[in-house]
Formats: sequence, C-alpha cells, structure tokens
Amino acid sequence: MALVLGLTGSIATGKSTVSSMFANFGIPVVDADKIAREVVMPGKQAYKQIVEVFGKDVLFDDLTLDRKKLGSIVFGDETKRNQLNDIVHPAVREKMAADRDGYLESGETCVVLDIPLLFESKLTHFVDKTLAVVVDEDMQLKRLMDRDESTEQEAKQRIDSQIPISEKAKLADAVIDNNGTVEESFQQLESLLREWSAIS
Ligand SMILES: CC(C)(COP(=O)(O)OP(=O)(O)OC[C@H]1O[C@@H](n2cnc3c(N)ncnc32)[C@H](O)[C@@H]1O)[C@@H](O)C(=O)NCCC(=O)NCCS
Ligand SMILES: Nc1ncnc2c1ncn2[C@@H]1O[C@H](COP(=O)(O)OP(=O)(O)OP(=O)(O)O)[C@@H](O)[C@H]1O
Repeated sequence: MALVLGLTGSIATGKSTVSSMFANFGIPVVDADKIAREVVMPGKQAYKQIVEVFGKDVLFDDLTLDRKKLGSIVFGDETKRNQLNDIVHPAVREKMAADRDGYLESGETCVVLDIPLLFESKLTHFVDKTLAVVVDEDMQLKRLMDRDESTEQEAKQRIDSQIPISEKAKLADAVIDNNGTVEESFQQLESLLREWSAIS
C-alpha cells in the first residue's frame, strides 16, 4: 500500500529544509508553495483575479506579481488574506491532487505533499499521515527574521496568520524537532520513515 505523507509546519520552522531531504530516499515531493507561485504567473486565471481584486499596485513594471507588496497587504489583514486564498487555493489543490495521483499511478510507494496550510485549509483528507516540523517560537521568529531580513513586526504578522506551531504539533501524527542541527533533523526523519515502512 502506498503512503501519502503530508508535511507541514508553520512559517520558517523548516519545512523546505526537511522537504529537500526526501530526495535522499528517492521519495517525490509535491510542493504547495511552488505550485502557488506557478498558478499566479501572468496570463493564468488566478493572476487575472488577483489584479482585479488587489489592483495593478501589486505588479512590478514587467507585470509580474510583486509578492513582497502583496504579502505586506494580506499578512496584516485577515479579510484580504482570505480573498487571496479563495483565488489561489482552488488551483493549488487541483494541481497538487493531480501531481500526487500521477506519482501514485506511476508506481511510487511513498509521496510527500509539502503543504504549509495543511491544517488551516483542512486538507488532511489529501494524505494518509501528517508530519509537522516544529521549533520553539523564539527560534521560529529568529530564523524567519534572519531568512527574510524582516522586522520583528513583519515576522510576527506572518507567524500570527497561521495556527501556532504548538497546536500543529498536537494535531500531527508525528513531529520532527528542528531546534537542533539539520543533521539531527535528518536522523529523526530517517527513523520515522523506517517506522512507517516508507524505507527499508
Ligand atoms: C502572499 C504571498 C504573495 C507572499 O509571497 P512570498 O514569496 O513573500 O512568500 P511565500 O509564498 O514563499 O510563502 C512563504 C510562507 O508564508 C506562509 N504563507 C503563505 N501564504 C499564506 C497564507 N495565505 N496564510 C498563511 N500563511 C501563508 C507559508 O508558510 C509559506 O510557506 C504568497 O505567500 C501567496 O500568494 N500566498 C497565498 C497562497 C498560499 O496560501 N500559499 C501557501 C501554500 S498554498
Ligand atoms: N536545523 C536548522 N538549523 C539552522 N538553520 C535552519 C535549520 N532548519 C532550517 N534552518 C533555516 O531556517 C530558515 C527557515 O527554514 P525553511 O525555509 O526550511 O522553513 P519553512 O518552514 O520551509 O519556511 P516557509 O514556511 O517560509 O516556507 C531557513 O533560513 C533555513 O536555512
């Protein structure tokens, strides 16, 4: 029986870091953030709707989306964030399910869906098991500010737009504690995949 694994966490807890480890085991990953970038390329339906709702101010001169500007609008405003989600999420869900099914039909025995909003968007029915990458909240804030070169206020707005990581840890079937080194997280992932018979 194939295993579909839902990988999640909160912003900057280390999902992408852990996600990149699955290649070591030959396990394919469907990346919701990547798909969410593809479906808002100029010409796509979601792109047109974003321009209709948020105006041309969220575009660069070359007409591509100014993601930083759109982020500064939606992360401080739940109503606007929900408007954006309503535009982008249906296209993301459709492509994610198609990619997952494509891998399963081609005979893969384990497929990972990397979905930051797995719990917020109630997408657990897409997967068999859930795995959350967790760090302490002060570590999350520090790594987010360092990575995005953002202020504490910008970082906190992004963190507050998701379910707290402590709650996601309780909701998930398993957690990877990513407070330590990347190598330590890799060891935890390897043990878990063995426990779940995803690798031998
Ligand atoms: C607002 C946008 C333009 C900001 O782009 P930016 O390049 O700065 O961030 P990026 O897309 O790389 O997302 C970084 C992280 O922010 C968090 N995040 C993104 N969107 C959301 C959201 N709608 N609600 C809560 N958290 C979010 C996730 O943890 C994600 O991993 C972009 O995040 C977006 O289009 N969001 C809506 C689509 C979405 O929900 N994507 C997340 C997974 S489907
Ligand atoms: N174990 C670790 N030790 C040190 N730094 C780490 C570790 N894990 C991740 N990082 C760093 O922390 C930052 C956040 O990690 P990452 O980008 O993987 O998070 P994410 O959960 O995918 O974020 P997002 O929700 O924004 O997509 C990155 O700069 C990454 O290099």
